[in-house]
Amino acid sequence: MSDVTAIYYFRPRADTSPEQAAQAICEEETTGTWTDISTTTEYVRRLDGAVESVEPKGQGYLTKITYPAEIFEPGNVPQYLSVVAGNLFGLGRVEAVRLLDVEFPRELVTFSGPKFGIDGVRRLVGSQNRPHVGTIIKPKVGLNPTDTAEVAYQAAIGGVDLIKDDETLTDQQFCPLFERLPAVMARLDQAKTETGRNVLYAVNVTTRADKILERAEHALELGANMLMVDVISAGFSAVQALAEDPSIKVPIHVHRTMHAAMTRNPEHGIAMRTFAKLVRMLGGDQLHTGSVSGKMSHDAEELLGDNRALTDQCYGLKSTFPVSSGGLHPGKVQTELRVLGTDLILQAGGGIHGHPDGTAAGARAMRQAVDAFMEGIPTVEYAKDHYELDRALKKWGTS
Ligand SMILES: O=C(COP(=O)(O)O)[C@H](O)[C@H](O)COP(=O)(O)O
Ligand SMILES: [Mg+2]
Repeated sequence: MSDVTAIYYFRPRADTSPEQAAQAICEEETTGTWTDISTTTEYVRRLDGAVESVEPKGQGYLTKITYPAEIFEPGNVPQYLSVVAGNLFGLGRVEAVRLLDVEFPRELVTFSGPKFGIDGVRRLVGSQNRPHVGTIIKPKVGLNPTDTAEVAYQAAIGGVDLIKDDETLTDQQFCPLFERLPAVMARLDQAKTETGRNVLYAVNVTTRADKILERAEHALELGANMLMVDVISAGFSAVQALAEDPSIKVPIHVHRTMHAAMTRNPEHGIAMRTFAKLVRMLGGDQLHTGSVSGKMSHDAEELLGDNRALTDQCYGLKSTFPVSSGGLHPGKVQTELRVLGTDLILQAGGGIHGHPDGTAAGARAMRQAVDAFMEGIPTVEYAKDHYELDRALKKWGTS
């Protein structure tokens, strides 16, 4: 079996050389500890890791470490994470350390990946190569099932491809999931009769580990055509449990709320790349990776690489649809598409429901902004004969 390769950025403690610090990481995550031990044996030594390189980068260093594949239990992602992203973050000999990327050999990618992927989701919606437009129902909590369904209907007739619950909406008393879901699906059926378009609704089934499959299956019985899960708060196993169960025959939309506690600090934590690779391996059909111009902070180059991790060749796994979201509105569409390409879901909450003429007009404005890009026309130019887009640009501008 080939090794697992991990790349870290780190800053050593003042009394520690970069080589010693990298070696400390490698030993902690393989066969060593902080001192020599009498219990090690010759046959254990084959499981030692190796520091392949240490080179200066910014205020610190980059190191490439290889871990023997044999120390990983195939298929056990929590265990994979305990090795490549485990105790090392607390080591005193490093002041800061960030896992930038990881490569798993084929033998450890024992997963079937997305059931639908980009092409499968496109087939459900009936799109060719244009970006999809999605919306998050806002306000994120508080609406009752009937009003939630009305907002979904307005977004659907306005032209969105995807409607989703927000990450904090699950099954609270003010909007029980099993009342909200049939109400939304009924209004989406009505929209389909009127427009002929199939719109997906990602209902948030995030809950405790031992209940999530049951909740998802109940949602499918009630007509759900997509499921959503908060992968960091629920855990990677939640995506796997849904994706690998044969009863789950709809795409899975993966939200990454809480990720920034680990991904945001450029010196310490876990970069989004590893999460993106794991979500794809485990079967997420769509994943939030961030936006170029939105309300959350991002490094554009990192983001491009994260999206490539979802779409580049990976042991024959289907691609995961990247989701650009957070503070988007029609005036930002051109920038997002120019940088990130058109295999993208553009998602707007406030940027649709905050339109001066309401949700349906907001959805139309987003679709018009996408059409403008696809036709190679500047947004401001296109707005001259597209009323909803013009109204949106007057409210939010183009940056
Ligand atoms: O509800 C929203 C955005 O709402 P709005 O469009 O009103 O800002 C999402 O939770 C964020 O996009 C998450 O961030 P990320 O996509 O970076 O994970
Ligand atoms: Mg949200």
